Amino acid sequence: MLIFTAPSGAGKTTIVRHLLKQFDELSFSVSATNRPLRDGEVHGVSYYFLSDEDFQRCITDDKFAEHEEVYPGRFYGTLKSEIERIWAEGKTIVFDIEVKGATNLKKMYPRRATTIFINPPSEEALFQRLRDRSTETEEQLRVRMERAVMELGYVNSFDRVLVNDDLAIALAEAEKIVSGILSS
Ligand SMILES: Nc1ncnc2c1ncn2[C@@H]1O[C@H](COP(=O)(O)OP(=O)(O)OP(=O)(O)O)[C@@H](O)[C@H]1O
Ligand SMILES: Nc1nc2c(ncn2[C@@H]2O[C@H](COP(=O)(O)O)[C@@H](O)[C@H]2O)c(=O)[nH]1
Repeated sequence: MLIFTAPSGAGKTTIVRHLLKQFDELSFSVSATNRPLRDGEVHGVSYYFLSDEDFQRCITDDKFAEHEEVYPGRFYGTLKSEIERIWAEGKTIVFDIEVKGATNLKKMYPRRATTIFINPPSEEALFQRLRDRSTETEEQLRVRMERAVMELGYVNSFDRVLVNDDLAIALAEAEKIVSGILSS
């Protein structure tokens, strides 16, 4: 398992997408969420987009390996079925999840999981990337930035730290980390 974690806007999606193109051995764990789709997102590819009721039913039915209310009223979770599906294919699972979920998965799979924290060059750069992405309203941005400050405090809690300043350098470093893990 390769667990990529970081505050919103640090570059998890950008780096994970690149790695999935480079390595056939990897397969992405599609999370479930009750947040609305962004432009370009596809159900079953980016996320399983569930209604509030369906997400709560999955919790009640114990379908999640882990789940978090990442923002008020916005839930995200890793389905147990997703982990089983990818392992049945014999592939290495790649996660893009926030810090608490990453910590919980690492506790569940201490030997199988490697956690990689993606660190932005600065808080200011992170906020600028989030603003430039233009996917959130001003209020949603404020909530994400508040949580990002908390998540940045987790930088030393994971197996590896990958600095995402110059994107080309970060992608090359990510490839090196993954190659090392796949060949070990
Ligand atoms: N090294 C970089 N330099 C400049 N911009 C970057 C860099 N890496 C990523 N970005 C841009 O920053 C924005 C946030 O990146 P991305 O969506 O990959 O972050 P994320 O960690 O997946 O965020 P979220 O958790 O909200 O999904 C995107 O618009 C992306 O193109
Ligand atoms: N604990 C979990 N966190 C998850 C999961 N899937 C995604 N996420 C994280 O949520 C935030 C917000 O994502 P966004 O797509 O709305 O920008 C981000 O940090 C994701 O990494 C999950 O299954 N569990």
